[in-house]
Amino acid sequence: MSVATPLLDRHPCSLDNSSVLHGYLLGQQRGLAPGQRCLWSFTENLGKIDPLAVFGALNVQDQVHFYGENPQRGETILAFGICQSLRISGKYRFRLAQQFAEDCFQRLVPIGNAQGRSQRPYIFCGFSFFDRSSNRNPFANSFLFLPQIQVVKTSQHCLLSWQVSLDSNTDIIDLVDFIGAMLSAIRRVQPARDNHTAPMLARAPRLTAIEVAKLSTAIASSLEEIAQQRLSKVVLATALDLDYGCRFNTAHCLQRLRQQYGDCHLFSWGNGQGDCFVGASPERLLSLHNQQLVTDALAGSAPRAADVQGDRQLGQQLLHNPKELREHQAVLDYLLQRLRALGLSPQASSLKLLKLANIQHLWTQIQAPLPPHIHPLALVEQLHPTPAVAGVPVAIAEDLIRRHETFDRNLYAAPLGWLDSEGNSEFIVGIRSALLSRNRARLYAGAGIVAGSDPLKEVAEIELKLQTLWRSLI
Ligand SMILES: C=C(O[C@H]1C=CC=C(C(=O)O)[C@@H]1O)C(=O)O
Repeated sequence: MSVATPLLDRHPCSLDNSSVLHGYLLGQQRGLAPGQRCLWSFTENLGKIDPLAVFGALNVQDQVHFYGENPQRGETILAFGICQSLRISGKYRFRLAQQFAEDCFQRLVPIGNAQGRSQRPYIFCGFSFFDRSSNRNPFANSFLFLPQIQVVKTSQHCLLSWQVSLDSNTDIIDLVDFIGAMLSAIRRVQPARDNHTAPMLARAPRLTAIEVAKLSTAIASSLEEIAQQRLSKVVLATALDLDYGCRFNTAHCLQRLRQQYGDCHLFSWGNGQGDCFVGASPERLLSLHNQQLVTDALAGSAPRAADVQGDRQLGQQLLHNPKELREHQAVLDYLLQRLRALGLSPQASSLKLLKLANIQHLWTQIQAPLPPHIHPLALVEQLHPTPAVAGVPVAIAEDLIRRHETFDRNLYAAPLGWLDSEGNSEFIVGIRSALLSRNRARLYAGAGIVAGSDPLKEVAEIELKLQTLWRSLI
């Protein structure tokens, strides 16, 4: 898939030079027909700035934002402010989202900086787990935005892109002043300090006896349905609400997640009203670069041990445990089948262990070349929700989830990510996550239930997964 990008306007127009920028935008505005709106994307080099330090210094947590760290690609992304956005729900949400993205990319004119660099702007997407859910949720069912400001840091550089939407009514003086002030604030940002280490809650949170009883009942009833062969797998989750006694600082949370789970995909998704959905997800729904697709089958879990030998033993037991292997195989089979249904030829790597700070998983990586006519969002639609977070068959598992879970998943286990105009895309699955609202945190975790699952062990696994976030929150 490649969307036709308008001819690159090679005019290097520095955002730092207000009078040149003002003259340039004014000239462009004069050329607009009445009612016409144009989109430009300007690129600037930021040198060695850490996007997380920008997040903290500019208090991005209260704005609509996406923050993501990708350990495989060594890439950190911060995007905030809205240039264009779309809010949708229902079963056609992925197709409507695709139209929105194509329309934005078609209209967007990229303008490089003085060094001839231009950073492609991304469209950021947050799709809730279910295609319809209550309006009371803090996050829209499906929300896409082309950010006003995007900062992308790789090992080579840190580039900022500023998206400007212009019509004949835009006040260019105000706009240029705002850009100048923001840019100098960003350039002044100092590196973040890494000393936010003290958790306020001394003891790990536990589920209450009532919550454990509810979860055990749901697991037992799922096992009955599995025994009756209505389904072969379901992933049941719980939400744990905690009051931390003071307002969260999302940048500090991300800082600690970075220290503890640097090998995971860190993320924060903000709704602009003070709610942030944050996490350290080990699971990639898709990574798509230069028409090469990578996706992860990740399911089957065991704790880590403090000593090397004990840990290796737990890993070996996990690799040979028939119940854990069944859980994993359900995800692998589903992903391969869904990709083949799109006409792809996926290749699965050998089964491996993915060892994270507090837990280890069974992991198989799947790769496939992707023909250009398949849009990244068509892939998201095809793959979500995988049996790592829903079950097999999907519709029956979803029905069971709705009947047994007492909270709305909203963004938990949902696809979050971005796409660009060249068909590149990254989506993670929003697990090992928490919803932060003022001083309250809702932590989420789930576990796959298959024939042979032991309700007590599944509850213990969920409690272990809940630990991922609570330590990093304050
Ligand atoms: C649903 C979650 O994890 C999934 C991903 C990896 C391993 C899983 C498992 O072993 O059950 C789950 O399928 C969660 O962390 O909330």
